[in-house]
Amino acid sequence: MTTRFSYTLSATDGAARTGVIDTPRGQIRTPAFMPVGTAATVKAMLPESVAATGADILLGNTYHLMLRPGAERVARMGGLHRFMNWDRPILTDSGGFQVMSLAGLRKLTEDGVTFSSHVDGSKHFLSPETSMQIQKLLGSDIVMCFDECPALPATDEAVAASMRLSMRWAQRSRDAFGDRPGHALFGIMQGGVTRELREESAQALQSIGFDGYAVGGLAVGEGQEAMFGVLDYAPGFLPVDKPRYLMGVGKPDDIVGAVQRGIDMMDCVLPSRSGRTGQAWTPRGQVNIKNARHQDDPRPLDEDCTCPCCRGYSRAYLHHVFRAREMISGMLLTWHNLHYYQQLMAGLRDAIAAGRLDAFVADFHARRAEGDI
Ligand SMILES: CNc1nc2cc3nc(NC)[nH]c3cc2c(=O)[nH]1
Ligand SMILES: [Zn+2]
Repeated sequence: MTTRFSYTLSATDGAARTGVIDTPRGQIRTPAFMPVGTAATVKAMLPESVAATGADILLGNTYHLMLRPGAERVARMGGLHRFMNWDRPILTDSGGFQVMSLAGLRKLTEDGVTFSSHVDGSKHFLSPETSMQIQKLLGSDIVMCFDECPALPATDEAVAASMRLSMRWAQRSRDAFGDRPGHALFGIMQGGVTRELREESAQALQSIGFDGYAVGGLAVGEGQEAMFGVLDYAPGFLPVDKPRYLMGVGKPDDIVGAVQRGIDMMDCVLPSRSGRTGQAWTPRGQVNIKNARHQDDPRPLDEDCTCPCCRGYSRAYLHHVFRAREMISGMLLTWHNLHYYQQLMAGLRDAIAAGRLDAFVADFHARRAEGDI
């Protein structure tokens, strides 16, 4: 067991990397996918089920937890790990992104963001300092800088100004974080889709110094082509010996493309959220279980899948319980989707370690039919 946070790069294949992040709460095998546990729960999953899918780390949302049940209450209950019965690593975001997308009535100044809760309308203030304090109360292992993710479309000037604000906030986050052995602080690169701004942001972050670096400001509607265009160069601006985290990504093919371009960590609500809306992800493409053509199909979602959903239930059953709005529907599809995502990550890690990523990616794309399967 280690008391420190450290990243060990074990193999590369082109720009792709595989390695291990060691933390006091256990190892994170990279490339890693982090299920999203927004309000101290990965929706429709028990923590032990999330662990059974192969997840080494999950994500918690500062915005949601500060509003309900409150970071102080979580701290009084022993911290987020104890509170939600997850003893492996947790990464918490810093709240800013969700303020912009969820809260009402916001005021953004150099100092921070004032907003009203979407839960009860109460007033709150987030800044680098308060975000660091909240994430410390939650007790997460990996803390994210407080940043601003500009909404698209945005002018180059607006993106530049926003990025430079985020860099000043990164310095304040670093100063407020202090010295917390065994805990990591990740910086977040901004700069939109402009190479020079991305490079400026990467240099600013490195001059401050972080335990890992996120690529922010993507997966905000720019589309896969534009996102990959940034990922063709942005990870290369970051240190080789630190983890790179792409925030909010994504669909399976987004993940494969991001890993090919040097990304080590990702998070996305897609596998869990789409599981609740009847959408299953498989190596051959997507199954929309509400489609009537599944109602007499005795086959599992995926014949080759070893998850409890595919081992125990037919598409006919899954169609029925989805239509009947039974809770087991979201449970089974979420479990399957998270299992599939972790299988994909394991396949990527093994392929990179064996120097056969190109063959893996070719097979990944060759097996996927278009549309509902
Ligand atoms: C916590 N800071 C922070 N979170 C983010 C979360 C995201 N989630 C997406 N797509 C779902 N894009 C994101 C960008 C950022 C970003 O630029 N900054
Ligand atoms: Zn399955």
